[in-house]
Amino acid sequence: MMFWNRITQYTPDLTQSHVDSTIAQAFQLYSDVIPLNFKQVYSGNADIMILFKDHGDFYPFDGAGGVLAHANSPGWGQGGDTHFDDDETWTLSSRGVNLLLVAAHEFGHALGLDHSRDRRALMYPTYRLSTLMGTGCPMMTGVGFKP
Ligand SMILES: N[C@](CS(=O)(=O)c1ccc(Oc2ccccc2)cc1)(C(=O)NO)C(F)(F)F
Ligand SMILES: [Zn+2]
Repeated sequence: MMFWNRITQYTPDLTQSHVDSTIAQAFQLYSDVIPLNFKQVYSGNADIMILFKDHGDFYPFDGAGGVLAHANSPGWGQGGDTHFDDDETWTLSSRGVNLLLVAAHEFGHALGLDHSRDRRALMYPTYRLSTLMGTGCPMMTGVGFKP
């Protein structure tokens, strides 16, 4: 099954190429384990519309810190749409807020996953860098980096 995604607004914190590749990597975590494929499109509508914004619409963002991102559950229209709070400093490292980690979490919601109570889980509702280290979170094993 194919899901189309489109990034309509980028963050100034990273190059668009880095955002595109990180978003693709986050989707790959799911396509590696479930029979779904994800393809980025650059115009028109898509199943999962992605953007960075510094204010909310369905749920307002709150400045740096606090809420980092949110995503709609699957469904028609705005279903699956994912927003990242651009008041955060988005990075590919352990500084600021790691985009791969948060994107992987949000796409879990976009695909229908709820939060987990397991602190090691990608779907735990609190940002934890240790998840990126792959310690205890099988889904991130091999993806994370060692400081
Ligand atoms: N906005 C959230 C909390 S949040 O601080 O924005 C957030 C926290 C953690 C997130 O991903 C993540 C989870 C585990 C480890 C590292 C990163 C994503 C978003 C959230 O879980 N959004 O998906 C909530 F819980 F709905 F308030
Ligand atoms: Zn969440």
